[in-house]
Amino acid sequence: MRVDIISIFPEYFAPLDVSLIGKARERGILDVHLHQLRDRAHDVHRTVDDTPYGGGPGMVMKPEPWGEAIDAVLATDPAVQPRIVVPTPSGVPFTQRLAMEYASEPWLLFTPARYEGIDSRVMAEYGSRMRVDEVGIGDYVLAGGEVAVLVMIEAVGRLLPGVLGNVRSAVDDSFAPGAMENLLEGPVYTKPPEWRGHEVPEILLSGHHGKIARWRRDEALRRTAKNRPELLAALDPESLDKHDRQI
Ligand SMILES: N#Cc1c(N)n[nH]c1-c1ccc2c(Cl)cn(Cc3cccnc3)c2c1
Repeated sequence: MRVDIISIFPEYFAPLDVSLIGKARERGILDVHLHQLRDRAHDVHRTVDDTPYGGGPGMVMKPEPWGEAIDAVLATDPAVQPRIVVPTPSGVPFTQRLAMEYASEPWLLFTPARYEGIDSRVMAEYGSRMRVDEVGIGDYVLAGGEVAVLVMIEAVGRLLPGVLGNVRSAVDDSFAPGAMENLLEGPVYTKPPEWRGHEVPEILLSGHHGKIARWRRDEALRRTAKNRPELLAALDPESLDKHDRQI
């Protein structure tokens, strides 16, 4: 998968050099290209923003630098069109399903902006010829789109074949489709069996895989009911067995 990111803060994406995503890049699974938007602003101050038409607070990012920057990315492979992902507080929610959809795309172009956002004519310009998604992460206020792009690249990158050592861990994720879909993960434990007087639940040392699976599902149901009751309410009743309903 190829990923291009246009930003006035390319240094925000240094975390993409480390850990899981960094290794995926080293192994050629992920090909990330960073672009400095200000390189496409040709006045002496490399201006990328201006006051909003119609008045109001803040500044709006000018269309010309974005147009030139996006055109330059598209020109690197004219035969293919990337899916453009525009982080915005007013976007559709980024979900695990959207992450899975993006993981099947050959090329993503992220346009994390600042200020009050990008002049809307930019999305109109490219939206007429390719997929342009306006996407937000969570219901909280950020200062710009860069962190949203980091979140999305990590969520998408870990789904790419060969990135996660253990295929099971992606399938068993919270929110991943499948047996535990939309249940939060339960507690996890490792050695030592006793730590500061706290013991590992006996069942996990029993070697009885059926009972362990049952215990884990019970704990996932309990944690989901406690922390995200709306996820439990949204579950298909058919997916809950008699035992589940007693939890
Ligand atoms: N906040 C949030 C949020 C979220 N939860 N996901 N993505 C974003 C996001 C994405 C892109 C921008 C751009 Cl450009 C500027 N800001 C700051 C901002 C915040 C509130 C209202 N106006 C502008 C962004 C926020």
